[in-house]
Amino acid sequence: MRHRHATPDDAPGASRLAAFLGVFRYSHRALGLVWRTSRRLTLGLALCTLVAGVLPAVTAWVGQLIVDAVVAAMEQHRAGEAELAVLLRPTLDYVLLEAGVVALIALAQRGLSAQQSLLRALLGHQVNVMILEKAGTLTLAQFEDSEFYDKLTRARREASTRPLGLVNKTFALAQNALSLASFGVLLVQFSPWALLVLVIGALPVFVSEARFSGDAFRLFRWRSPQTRMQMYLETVLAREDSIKEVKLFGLEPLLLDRYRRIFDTLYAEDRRLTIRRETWGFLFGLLGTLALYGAYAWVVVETVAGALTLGEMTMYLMVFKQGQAALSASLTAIGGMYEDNLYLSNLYEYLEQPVPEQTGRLTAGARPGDGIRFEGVGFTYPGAERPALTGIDLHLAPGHSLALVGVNGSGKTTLIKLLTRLYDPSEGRILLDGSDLRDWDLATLRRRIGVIFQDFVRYQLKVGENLGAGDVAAFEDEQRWREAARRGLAEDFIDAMPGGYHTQLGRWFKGGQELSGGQWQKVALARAYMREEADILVLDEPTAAMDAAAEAAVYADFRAHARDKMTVLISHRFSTVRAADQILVIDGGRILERGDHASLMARDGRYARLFRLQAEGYA
Ligand SMILES: Nc1ncnc2c1ncn2[C@@H]1O[C@H](COP(=O)(O)OP(=O)(O)OP(=O)(O)O)[C@@H](O)[C@H]1O
Repeated sequence: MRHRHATPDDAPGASRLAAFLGVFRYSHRALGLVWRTSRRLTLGLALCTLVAGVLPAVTAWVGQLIVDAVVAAMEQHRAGEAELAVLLRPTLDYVLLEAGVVALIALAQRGLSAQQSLLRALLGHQVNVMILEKAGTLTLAQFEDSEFYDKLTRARREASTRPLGLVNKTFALAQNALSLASFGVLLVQFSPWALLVLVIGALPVFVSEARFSGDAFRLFRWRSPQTRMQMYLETVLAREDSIKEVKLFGLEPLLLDRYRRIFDTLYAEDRRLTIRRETWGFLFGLLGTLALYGAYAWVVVETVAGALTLGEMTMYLMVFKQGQAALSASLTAIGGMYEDNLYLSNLYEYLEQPVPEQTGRLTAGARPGDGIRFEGVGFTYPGAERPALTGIDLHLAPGHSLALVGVNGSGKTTLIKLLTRLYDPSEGRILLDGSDLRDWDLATLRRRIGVIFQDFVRYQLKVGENLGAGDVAAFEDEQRWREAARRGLAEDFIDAMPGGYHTQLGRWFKGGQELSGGQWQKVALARAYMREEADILVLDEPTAAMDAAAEAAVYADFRAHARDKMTVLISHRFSTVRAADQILVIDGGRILERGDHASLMARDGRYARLFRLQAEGYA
């Protein structure tokens, strides 16, 4: 259950306090965040906090005035000094004053809760936007790193509510501290010792609160892989894209059982912690109560002995009661702040995740027209033992086509990921127009590449927007949608849809239409054609789900339009591959054979064997 964060438990002796205070380091950042979210609301909160903090002491003080005035009036009335109505006047004025003060407190408290709920909405949104903006700057490798993914999940799950929680508690603490200070002013007149007794009585609860909050946090961090598995199982069991298979294979009971078992483990830990936390909280709380009633008895004794007036006694008793309540509220707030800070450390850990700096600025290469070159390129996935690619050399000039063939897992898609700079090579270099990809401005580079991956995204948006996604500048350009759809062979079925290009796709939203696998592929192909500026077209098995006629048409069009472009094609269908100028047979991350169809057939190696195998299959 260890983790990298300094907590009170990790620190040796003297630095324990420093470590403990260290966990409050995010408080000012949370405050800054709230302040930037809405200055007006933050100021409003501060004002209401001030009013709600000071006024309780005023009510206690007015309470004293009332009782003393009543006692005085009773004595005067008994002595027949004045009319009852006249005698009652000051008392009733005080009662009126008290009512006014109480009304003001109620107003301040309403103001607090109203402003808090507005801030909660604004802040939740703000933090989510920050999380998503950051996600946009991260690399693919970071997303594929499970530990990093945990950070993201934790940040999203908890942290959007925590900053306001922290600020609310900070304000609650300030409010209660103000009340306490004002009670203190009243109480010190009775005895400074009384004040001390109350504070000492409440300290143990605080210490145990802080301790258990730390435990809860460690538990939360430690179990995040399990929580992630739970979330994943929820998705598999309740999402339309997986439910088909889950049903047919009858996986529900098995997955649900796994889901339950994770819950049971987590629940058992929670239960243990909750019981310990509440038991110790109760025991230490008793100490505080004892201190309060000790002081209570003391005040009663002093009153009977004649050292205090009845009014003063009423006031002190109220001060004790409210003071104790304010004290334990402050302590709970501090305990909660400790917890919120720990959770917030998650958020900032995620937000501060270093992003590799993009230093490339080139918008044109050193040798324009040279095309793509791989020089001794090797690549190993982070954490993988064996390289996915080794010693790849190739040259693809404008106007030429390259096809990659190889068994599953041989490294074809990886090569595309390197070409599109989703990853950088671990060895060697990749040049475009004579300049290293790493020196290119990333946006310029990406504009030059149109790519469809095997696992292209099926956006649950309008069908037109699904095409527009290929070129953000033309995201809503209906004319361009139509052109791209024509080239991707998607035109016919889109025209036949009820809302044409404005038909909603997918099942997530009302009225959404589902497409067939091949239709989706045509949409993805059309999306790649949206990239007008692209002179490098990469198709990773783009037609696997299409019927034979569609596939033939796609390639005829593709060849016609790609005359001056560089094209890279991955396919397991040799009938498609054979037309490429250059064919690379990849095996275990290395180039096994290369050449055009005729030379590879003449060589009579792996390519020729596989080609004949497929040809026999069709015969
Ligand atoms: N994100 C990743 N992290 C770690 N290893 C990966 C990752 N993606 C792929 N690999 C591994 O790298 C190797 C090459 O995978 P790649 O996806 O490039 O194969 P492919 O030739 O495109 O296969 P297919 O024909 O099945 O699409 C495989 O052994 C695979 O397990």
